[in-house]
Amino acid sequence: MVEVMVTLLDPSIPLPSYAHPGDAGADLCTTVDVTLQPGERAVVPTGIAIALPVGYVALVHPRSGLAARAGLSIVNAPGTVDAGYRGEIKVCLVNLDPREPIVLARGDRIAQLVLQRVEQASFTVVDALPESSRGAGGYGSTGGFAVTSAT
Ligand SMILES: O=c1ccn([C@H]2C[C@H](O)[C@@H](COP(=O)(O)OP(=O)(O)OP(=O)(O)O)O2)c(=O)[nH]1
Ligand SMILES: [Mg+2]
Repeated sequence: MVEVMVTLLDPSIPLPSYAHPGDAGADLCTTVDVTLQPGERAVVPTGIAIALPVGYVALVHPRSGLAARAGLSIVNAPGTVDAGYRGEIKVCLVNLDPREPIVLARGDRIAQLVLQRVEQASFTVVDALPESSRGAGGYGSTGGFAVTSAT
């Protein structure tokens, strides 16, 4: 377990919480009522700010139940909360349903926070990269579908 310091910017909103022991995602709640029309997005506050230990990131993921049932997703999924970020965690929600609005009430669980260890890279310029089996193949190179480049 990693200890993460939290400030409650809205004391009546619960701490991020894991539904079951061993879960990867701790649920985040909205502090506001919000209705998203089809295709509409909104940046929604969660009422918490955190201080992650250096070497960790918190990723803001959609919840699968709301995604499947209502079409609720996150525009920048997964959102990246940097270790040095001390502001309120906000979620950029979007309604992907083509017909129905999504009505969310203050206190509803709208997203989940997944903590991961991360490394920073030191980027080194070289003349040529080491060879590999994949080489430059990507974007469907192993079959399934082909992607034509826009450039
Ligand atoms: O879902 C998210 C994503 C980001 N953030 C906060 C924490 C993160 O550390 C900061 C910056 O996020 P990011 O680097 O993804 O956004 P940016 O557009 O590059 O902003 P910046 O120029 O501030 O880095 O915004 C959130 O609260 N929720
Ligand atoms: Mg950034």
